[in-house]
Amino acid sequence: MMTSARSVALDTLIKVLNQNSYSNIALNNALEKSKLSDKDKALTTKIVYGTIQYKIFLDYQLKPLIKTKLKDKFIYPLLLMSAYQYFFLERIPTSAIFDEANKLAKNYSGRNSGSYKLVNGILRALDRQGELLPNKNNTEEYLSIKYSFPKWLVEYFIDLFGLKRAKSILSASNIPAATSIRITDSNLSHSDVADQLAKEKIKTLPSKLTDHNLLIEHGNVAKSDLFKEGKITIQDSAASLAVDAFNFKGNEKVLDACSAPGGKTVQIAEQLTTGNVTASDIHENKLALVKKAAQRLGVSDKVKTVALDARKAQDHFTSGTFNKILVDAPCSGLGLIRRKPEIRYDKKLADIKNLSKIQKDILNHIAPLLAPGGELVYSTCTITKEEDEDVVAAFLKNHADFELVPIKVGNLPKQDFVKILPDEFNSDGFFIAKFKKRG
Ligand SMILES: C[S@@+](CC[C@H](N)C(=O)[O-])C[C@H]1O[C@@H](n2cnc3c(N)ncnc32)[C@H](O)[C@@H]1O
Repeated sequence: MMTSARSVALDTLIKVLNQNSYSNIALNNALEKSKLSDKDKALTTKIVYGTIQYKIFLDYQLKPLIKTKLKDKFIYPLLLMSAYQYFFLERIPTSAIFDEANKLAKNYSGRNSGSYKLVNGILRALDRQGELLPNKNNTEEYLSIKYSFPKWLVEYFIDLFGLKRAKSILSASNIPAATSIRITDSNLSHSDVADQLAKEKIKTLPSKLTDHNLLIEHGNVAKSDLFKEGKITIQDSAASLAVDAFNFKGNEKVLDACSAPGGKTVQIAEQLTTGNVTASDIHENKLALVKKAAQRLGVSDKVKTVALDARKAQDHFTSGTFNKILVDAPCSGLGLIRRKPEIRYDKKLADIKNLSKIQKDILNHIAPLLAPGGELVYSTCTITKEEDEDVVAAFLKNHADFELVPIKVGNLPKQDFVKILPDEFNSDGFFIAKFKKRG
């Protein structure tokens, strides 16, 4: 069978939707194996992520049209991705979308199978039906379908942020994230980097949040000279603020207690002269990524790695060992939906409550390892109260020897803690709080 952008997209979606593979891993594997042009790879990526992102919306459109059991396993993923293109990729003519779907159906089922006719019939009916949405008065249901978020999450956002802000967050979470880079070489200015990348036909925009990040508008930055030389790295602008919250002297002993894949470990190491950073993570296999990041950016001599459950850190280190500790905690990741669309389907309210408990446990066990006068930064890439503000409140309640220290980072005003929602700065949603241990 001829490989095309859409056949690779369909193969990937079959793996993700029918076999529960992770979309980024399944897609990367499929793209690597394919011989598609960069343009076709971009189309495949758009179709795969777009179909997953809008699955609740697309299910709603297809439901009234499917009246028989779909026997062939490829049919539903094919209908979903065709419906995605029909509703969201306005530049592709409907006839082209349907022709391509018919070709794929023939290839996957054989010309004589009823599956081909079924796909053709359902797509024609979809064209006649047009877009369906629930009644607007049924607010949660309407927003759930329109933005393709589970209803409980819509309700949760409305409870937490109010209706207007919830809508804005839902909408922003569906806008694909531009790649963000951070300048790691302090001798390079924003415009130096923008100019050098422009020479390699990579277009950038300044980040509104920090002076050391740029957003990539166009081009593959991972292939640029600056990236290969380790002078820039890929890191979200909001995420980069967690390390900025520390006041480094350069000689500190630092613990990065949840470190993989190492984005913040290397950022810490860049700030150190005679100091060093111990990068730990519960998953030993992920520490290879931390080592690789440190090597690429030339800071390996300042980074030690150790596999460790942060809740057992006291078995490994004596009290007061570290001057600074970062807990970039495991979390529900609801600030990352722009980049990982399926997070919205994977998480349940029970997960949020469970993660909140893990986060509190990690902080409780880590706290004694900080030396008096030392700084502890707690961060998450989520926006739930249970994992952000509630964790901070619980920590302060249980640790009279710690105080919350206001943070002044990036282009933000000084504040008690930083909570960035995904609709503000073209960045991930992110939370940062800083504590000082009384000395
Ligand atoms: C948000 S990620 C960290 C991202 C990383 N700081 C960076 O900037 O690249 C959270 C990490 O915590 C790790 N983790 C989960 N539970 C942990 C635990 N109990 N102790 C230590 N690490 C844990 C996960 O394996 C994951 O790599």
